[in-house]
Amino acid sequence: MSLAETKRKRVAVLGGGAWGTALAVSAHHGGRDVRLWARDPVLADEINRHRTNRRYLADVVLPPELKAFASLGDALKDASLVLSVVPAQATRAVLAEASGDLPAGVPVVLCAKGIERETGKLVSELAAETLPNTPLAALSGPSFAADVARGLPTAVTVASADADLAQDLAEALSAPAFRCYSTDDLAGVEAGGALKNVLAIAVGAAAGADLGASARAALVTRGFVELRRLGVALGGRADTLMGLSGLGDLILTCSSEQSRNFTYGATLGRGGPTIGLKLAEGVATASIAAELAKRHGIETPIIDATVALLAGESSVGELVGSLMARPVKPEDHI
Ligand SMILES: NC(=O)C1=CN([C@@H]2O[C@H](COP(=O)(O)OP(=O)(O)OC[C@H]3O[C@@H](n4cnc5c(N)ncnc54)[C@H](OP(=O)(O)O)[C@@H]3O)[C@@H](O)[C@H]2O)C=CC1
Ligand SMILES: O=C(CO)COP(=O)(O)O
Repeated sequence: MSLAETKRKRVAVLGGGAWGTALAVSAHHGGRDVRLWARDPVLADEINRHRTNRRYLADVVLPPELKAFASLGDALKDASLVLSVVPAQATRAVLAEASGDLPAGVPVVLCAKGIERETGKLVSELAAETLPNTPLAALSGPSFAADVARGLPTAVTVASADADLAQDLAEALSAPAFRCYSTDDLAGVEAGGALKNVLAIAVGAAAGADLGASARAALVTRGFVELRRLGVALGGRADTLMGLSGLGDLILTCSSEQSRNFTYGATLGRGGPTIGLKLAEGVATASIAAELAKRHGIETPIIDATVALLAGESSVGELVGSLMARPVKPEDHI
């Protein structure tokens, strides 16, 4: 048994949604003893009795060893590693609630992809305020929950300002079909994951409005320039944003209807109602991303257009018209 295996045996996964459940399954396949927290006792009970999470991850049979708990204290008992997998906007409250039961010194890996709407903080920044003495990391990259839960090969990045901790956690969370890389660029990994969701809404809207494959490629490419510029302004490194949690996740999310952000955009692009659609983190992140870009003096026309679309201020046609009418200029990539 490797050091990482012995050190990080008991994993608590906070969040019984699609991604929490998928990561719990993967950690189980990686040899961990996993406890999953789902705040709804009905869901926790269903997972334990029927070995399925019909609400969030239908069609996946969960391993019998995977136990769900509706009590945070029970889920966190004896944990040597914690994954926080609730939506970005809920993370502060959940970590505050968990703080009393969190064993001292146990690292928390933040798995949400977003920026806190009220504060403009990355998830690790808000977590550092809530859990000032807890070692923090983030996990992000191109990874659909359904793929990971089915054991399809997937690669992600685990980031922590402490490079040794990032490597330790990457080893602990890797599983036969789940390859984790490590980096010390926490801000870069988080910014990449958060911003790709906003751009996926834009690309989805273009697809929904039948603007064609050429428009889609242009939006992904120019959208990536915005992601990289803003990601660097938020403290990330440009090379990190070229990696799995940046370009890699942008490619995935902008090319598949499996993505909830893409689907949200496509629905808007078709002029359909968005009420009742699944969680699309880019909806909450879009306006604060545009605001942060403004504060840093960075031009983000595609993110700004996405904000206008989400606010119902402009149609896809009008936004494309204004993007196309921007002044002709050299193709800057930096
Ligand atoms: N799904 C995916 O493929 C991937 C998702 N992610 C990221 O993971 C994060 C979670 O996404 P995902 O699991 O898919 O989302 P889901 O919508 O599938 O599940 C969200 C989960 O969070 C819980 N939750 C929501 N609000 C709160 C709250 N205020 N307090 C406590 N629990 C809450 C929900 O509980 P309840 O049912 O009780 O409301 C539910 O268990 C997002 O940031 C997403 O971007 C990252 C990579 C892949
Ligand atoms: O983050 C994801 C894939 O890496 C999941 O994307 P959606 O949240 O758009 O479904």
